[in-house]
Parts: sequence; structure tokens; C-alpha cells
Amino acid sequence: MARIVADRLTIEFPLYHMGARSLKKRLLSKASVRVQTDDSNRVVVAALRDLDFRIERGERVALVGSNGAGKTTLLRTIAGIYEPVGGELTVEGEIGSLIDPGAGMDGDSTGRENIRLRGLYRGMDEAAIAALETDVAAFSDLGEFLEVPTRGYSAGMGIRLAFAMATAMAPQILLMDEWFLAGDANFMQKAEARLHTLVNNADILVIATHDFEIARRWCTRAIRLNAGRIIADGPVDEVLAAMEASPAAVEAPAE
Ligand SMILES: Nc1ncnc2c1ncn2[C@@H]1O[C@H](COP(=O)(O)OP(=O)(O)OP(=O)(O)O)[C@@H](O)[C@H]1O
Repeated sequence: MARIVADRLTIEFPLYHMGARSLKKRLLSKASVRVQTDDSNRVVVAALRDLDFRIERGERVALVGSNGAGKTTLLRTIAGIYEPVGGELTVEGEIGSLIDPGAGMDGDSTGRENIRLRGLYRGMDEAAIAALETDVAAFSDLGEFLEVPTRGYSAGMGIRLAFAMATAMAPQILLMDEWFLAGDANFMQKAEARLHTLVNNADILVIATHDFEIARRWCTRAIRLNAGRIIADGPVDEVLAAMEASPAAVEAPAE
């Protein structure tokens, strides 16, 4: 059973380059509710603050909000890339993520080796790995580039391989950032059909996007973030209509 539950989930990023006594630090801490000093007197950005939500099986959720609102940070936290500094996040279900094209990819290994590594990591047997290899090779259409270390790929090639790998295995929870739209038009046509199958088979979908059309097309619920806090959570049409009526959200006050 897939489920994501956040209970006062908080994520902070330390800003290491600021010295303990810097003037900049004192000024920033006074002027901003997001740049703060933590208990160890380090300067931190409060990327997500006290988030409470539940996402249950069958839900299709769009994370929306302006630049720096926390959408990508939340996706990465659900994917297990960042550890909460406060609160709790419970994720039940196998995750497939289309967040960073390069994530989980070894740049020194070829495309083909990366496919095999992913299969091994997932505990697949040799027959399943061979099937995965055939499927990803056909879908990504990388030809001889499949034999080249992925470090040498263009951005578009990296996206093709990452997309083909992530969508070859049906995850229960599918996390997507809108980078996948960066594919060229031909690839996107192919990608959409595959994405539909994947989304229909996934128990939970979470997309971070600025694009209302994408949110309306793929999602039923929207969570609006602003300055690291949830300021709206409900049916996608209602949340987006409110955003259209009032695009500039007010900075949430510090507690
Ligand atoms: N690795 C990091 N180190 C330091 N600060 C970070 C890091 N990642 C994100 N942040 C900060 O956390 C906040 C939230 O960023 P995030 O990328 O999650 O926003 P977003 O809503 O995805 O924005 P965008 O729409 O611009 O992609 C920002 O203030 C950002 O500067």
C-alpha cells in the first residue's frame, strides 16, 4: 500500500561559506525569515518548514509555487535524497523518480552499464536485466552512444536515458520534476504515451511544476508552497484558480 505522510517536516540547508561572525550573516538573519541561525549558530536556509500532509493511494498531486518555494526540495526529500532536520516523513511504497537526470547514474560507466547497474540495484535476475536492457535501449534510441560513458552525454541524451530507465520499471510512487519537458518534440511524443501508462499504473504521482496546464492535465490535487510552507492544499482547480487570482503569495511569517 503506497502512502506519504509528513508530520511537521522541516528541511534546512547550511550556508557554509558564511563565517560565524560575518556582518552579512547578522544582516541576513535580521532581514529574512528564511535565512536563520540554527542551534549551533550556523547560518541555514529554511527550505521546508513544518509541513503536514498525507498523500494516499490513487492521488495525483502537483507541487506548485513560485521560485524557491520548496517544490524540488520536497520532491528530493520524498525520494530520500535529503534527511529532515525536524519532524518526520514516512514513505511507504517503491519509488521511481524523474527528478535529476544524472542522479543514480555513474558518469564513468556507459549507458548500457548503467542500465545493468540499475537492474542489479533493484535485485533483478539476469533475464530481467536483459529485458530491461532491451527495453531501455529501444526506447532511448541512443544507438552507439549506449556504449559511451554517460559523462559524455548531452543534456538531452541524459534525459532520454534517465527517462527510459525510470519508466521501464513500474514504481508505486512516481516523483517527477518538470525537466522531462526538456526533451525534443519527437521524444516527448513518445515519452507522453509511456508516461500515461506509468502514471495509470502508479499508486501515487507527485509532480513539481510551474505549468498549470501540466498540473491540470495530470493531477487531481495541488499543494501550494510559499517560502517553504504549505499555503494551500486541495482540488487542483481550486488551488490554481486562487493562484491565478492572487499570484504573489505573502511571505509566511516566522514563528
Ligand atoms: N542544496 C541546497 N543548498 C542550499 N540551499 C538550497 C539547496 N537546495 C535548495 N536550497 C534553497 O531552498 C529553497 C527552496 O528551493 P527549491 O529548489 O526547493 O525551490 P523550488 O520551489 O523548486 O524553486 P524553482 O521553482 O525555482 O525550481 C531556496 O531558498 C533554495 O535557495
